[in-house]
Amino acid sequence: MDIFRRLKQFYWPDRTYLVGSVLFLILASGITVVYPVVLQLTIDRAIIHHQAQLIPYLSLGFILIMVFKGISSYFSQYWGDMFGVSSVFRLRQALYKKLQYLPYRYYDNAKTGDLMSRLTADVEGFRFFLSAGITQLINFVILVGFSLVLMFYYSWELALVTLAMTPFLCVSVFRFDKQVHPAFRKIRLSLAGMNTRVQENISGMSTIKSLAREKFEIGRFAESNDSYQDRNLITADIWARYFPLMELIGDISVVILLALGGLFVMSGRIAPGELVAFFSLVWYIMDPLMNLGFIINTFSQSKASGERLLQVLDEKEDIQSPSHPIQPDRFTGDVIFKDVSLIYPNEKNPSLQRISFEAKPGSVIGLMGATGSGKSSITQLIGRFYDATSGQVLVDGHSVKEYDLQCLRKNIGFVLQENFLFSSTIRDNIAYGNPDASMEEIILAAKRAEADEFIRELPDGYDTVLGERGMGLSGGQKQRISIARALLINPSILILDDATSAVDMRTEGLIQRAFHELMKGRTTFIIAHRISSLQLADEVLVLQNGFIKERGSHDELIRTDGIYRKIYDIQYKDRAAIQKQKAEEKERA
Ligand SMILES: Nc1ncnc2c1ncn2[C@@H]1O[C@H](COP(=O)(O)OP(=O)(O)OP(=O)(O)O)[C@@H](O)[C@H]1O
Repeated sequence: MDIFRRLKQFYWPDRTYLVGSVLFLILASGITVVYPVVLQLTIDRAIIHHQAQLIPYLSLGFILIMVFKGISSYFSQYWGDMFGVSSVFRLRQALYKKLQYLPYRYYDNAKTGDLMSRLTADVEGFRFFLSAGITQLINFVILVGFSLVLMFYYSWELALVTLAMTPFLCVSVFRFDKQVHPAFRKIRLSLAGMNTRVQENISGMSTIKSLAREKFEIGRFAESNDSYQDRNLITADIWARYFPLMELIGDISVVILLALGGLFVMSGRIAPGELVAFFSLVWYIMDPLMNLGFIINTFSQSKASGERLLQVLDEKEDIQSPSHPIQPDRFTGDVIFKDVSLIYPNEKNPSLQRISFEAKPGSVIGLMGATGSGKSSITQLIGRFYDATSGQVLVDGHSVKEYDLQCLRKNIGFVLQENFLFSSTIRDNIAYGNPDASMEEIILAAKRAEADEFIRELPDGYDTVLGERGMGLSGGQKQRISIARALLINPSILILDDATSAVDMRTEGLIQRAFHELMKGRTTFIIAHRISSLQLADEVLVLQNGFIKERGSHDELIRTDGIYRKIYDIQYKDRAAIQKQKAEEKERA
């Protein structure tokens, strides 16, 4: 019950619907129990005593009662659904909001398919219990309660015999629940695993195709599919075993009652109509008891789903704005790292160690180093995607932890190697960080980012709808759209992942021009592998295993005999060799 108590904030505001639904349910169940009474009166008063004139009245009364029952059932069902639907609307919104504010740390390990299945299948599992399960449970109590009262009224001996049979049924029902709950939990896990597989498959389709791993992927999916099938079959087996058993217990009690009830009628202790009514009432107890398995089933499913939803909702949002944040309109862009070290959550080794530097407003800092040396980690700390383990990261003289998080991040522009483009129009993608931008501003940003020309050549220009992950555009084109996007938010601090190695010379030139346009008047951090991108940097930090190994301007670093100089030699030797080769080819031609 703890799960339901903890999720109360989502369904409690809609309790009026539940109350309405339950009131009409009481009415509908009450009317259901009147049916055997009408039957008894028809047999004992009208049929046995040959009072045919009573039959039309009894029939009319019966029809009226049933119409009334129909109306009550309608409201009970509709309001029950309203209760479930509006509760999970709130729940879904809360989950989605939570996903937006969960820290990067969470997404390092989260699986998209699993999250998707929590937001859809698990929310639906929870809704089903709210919409139908609760009312069915109440229906059970009411129907069994009303029926027992009437049974005792007709014959307390037969009522006691009926009651004596129920423990057998209850034991089976509870044993059923014990087995079915873990089975449902496994089904949910299996479904989430299968969703993850499908999602990863679609996202990684280009890698799969380029490595010709389709068959392997089909095999892997078959494993997930198999496991999902097996778990469903195990659950079906539990159902199939328990339900006939429960029905058998019901049938045995009916046979015993028939024998005993028959004797009672023959001895005149009860009227024949009362026995007939009694038999209808027995099923009003047996049916709900058997149905209890189904109710417990929906309850178990929703409990398993609720657990998985709470796992997301309970996740700590450890990177948040402080209670009294600083919210400047604009930063000047002074960035200082003071003795900063970083150990990522769940990691043992530090990724950054004792990093100190200052980036003056408008300056350019180059970050260089082997893969995994800590370049991106530095930029992650400026935007507070992670918090430093020790030391301080200051922007305009204040720790990044003192700023309103949104304000801080809005003042930092990121142009990364892999920029995500949404499956909407190019115009919307450029204006994503500044949705109020006018069309003129969007076009101007695109022009400055060297993107306007190719956008106009697309079939619908700025209204061209991009596929998922920006499909249909080249890497260089995607990057220029991201540059236009960054230009439009007009950030004070810029982080550029200089990934121009994969593009041709003309595109590289265009991107470099766009970068220079973007960098004007902003403090810029360039992550670069090529010396050519760092020549203009005021200071280059050369990282190795999380430490700053070398630092200085391009000219200073070239003069020292270190890593930078070695990379310079390699890159420029290659370039010199290529230039020499080209010159020779030209001469020969
Ligand atoms: N989210 C994370 N969780 C745990 N460890 C991480 C995370 N991000 C990076 N690391 C680790 O921190 C170290 C530095 O990584 P970082 O991404 O900063 O390097 P990098 O120099 O930018 O590399 P690259 O050039 O390949 O992008 C690496 O050992 C990496 O495995």
